[in-house]
Amino acid sequence: MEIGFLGLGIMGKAMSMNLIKKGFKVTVWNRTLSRCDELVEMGASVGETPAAVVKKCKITIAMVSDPAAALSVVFDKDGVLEEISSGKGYVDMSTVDPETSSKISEAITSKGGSFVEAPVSGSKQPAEAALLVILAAGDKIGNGARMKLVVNMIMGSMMNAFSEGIVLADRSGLNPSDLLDVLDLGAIATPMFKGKGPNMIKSNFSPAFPLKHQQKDMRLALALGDENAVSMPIAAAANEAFKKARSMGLGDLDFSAVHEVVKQHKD
Ligand SMILES: NC(=O)C1=CN([C@@H]2O[C@H](COP(=O)(O)OP(=O)(O)OC[C@H]3O[C@@H](n4cnc5c(N)ncnc54)[C@H](OP(=O)(O)O)[C@@H]3O)[C@@H](O)[C@H]2O)C=CC1
Ligand SMILES: O=CCCC(=O)O
Repeated sequence: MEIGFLGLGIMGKAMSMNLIKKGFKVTVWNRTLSRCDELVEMGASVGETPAAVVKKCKITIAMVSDPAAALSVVFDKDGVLEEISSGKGYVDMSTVDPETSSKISEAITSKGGSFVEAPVSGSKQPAEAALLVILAAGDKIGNGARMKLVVNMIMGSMMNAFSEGIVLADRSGLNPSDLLDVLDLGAIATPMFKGKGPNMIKSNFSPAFPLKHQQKDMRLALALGDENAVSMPIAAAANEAFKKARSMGLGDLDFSAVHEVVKQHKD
């Protein structure tokens, strides 16, 4: 079966490579077309536009940066909507808000196509290893997006607390590496602390999950909180730190680069 893939960033590249490795015929498109080259070397075909990909493929998957991008690939000229029809499926795996998912779902289904929202938990390495957790809510469009935003809101808040802990350990005379060891033995051990901690201590923020996307997720989660009258002061403070990091030019680094903001705060 021919599968289409739109968006070859950190995640889309790894995910589409896995489809090729599993034997699917894959047609790719990326806004910056040169990013298709590596996939072509592996055997993928290139579609000139999202519409051209959908025309050729029974199922098309999208993995793009944010709600604006997710809407653009569907609704803009040469977009998905121009070629979607009965018998074709569209799967959006980007992290967006429930309203964006609903808008896309309505447009796709009104043309006879099928739509699944399927955001993912897991980052660059799980994507490369085909170990992503897929949050697909079937007909309950919006629930996949909601779940994803709640999870990432918790993750962003945890990252800030973790960073504060590393700075506190350091400035109070402890070895931050010892903190990582102790955390890993106890009730709050998590793959995120274990995976990101050593690099944070070395100020290595090579991107797995770009900070600008984490801030987008905090923003969308806070909007979900607004709609539901849920007070989220911890998430709001974490969002401010991610915004500050973006203003410092750290948006393309890993989201753990918020550590630079936390380190900056001194008496
Ligand atoms: N990285 C991670 O750990 C995870 C990311 N996610 C989510 O997955 C999605 C992709 O993330 P990731 O791969 O890391 O991001 P990247 O920044 O690496 O890639 C973003 C992709 O979106 C494309 N894009 C951006 N704007 C537009 C637009 N207006 N029209 C069309 N395409 C556009 C980019 O194209 P171009 O190359 O032209 O810029 C690129 O292909 C995001 O929603 C993110 O929140 C979810 C789980 C984990
Ligand atoms: O959206 C990004 C999630 C990153 C992760 O789950 O590790």
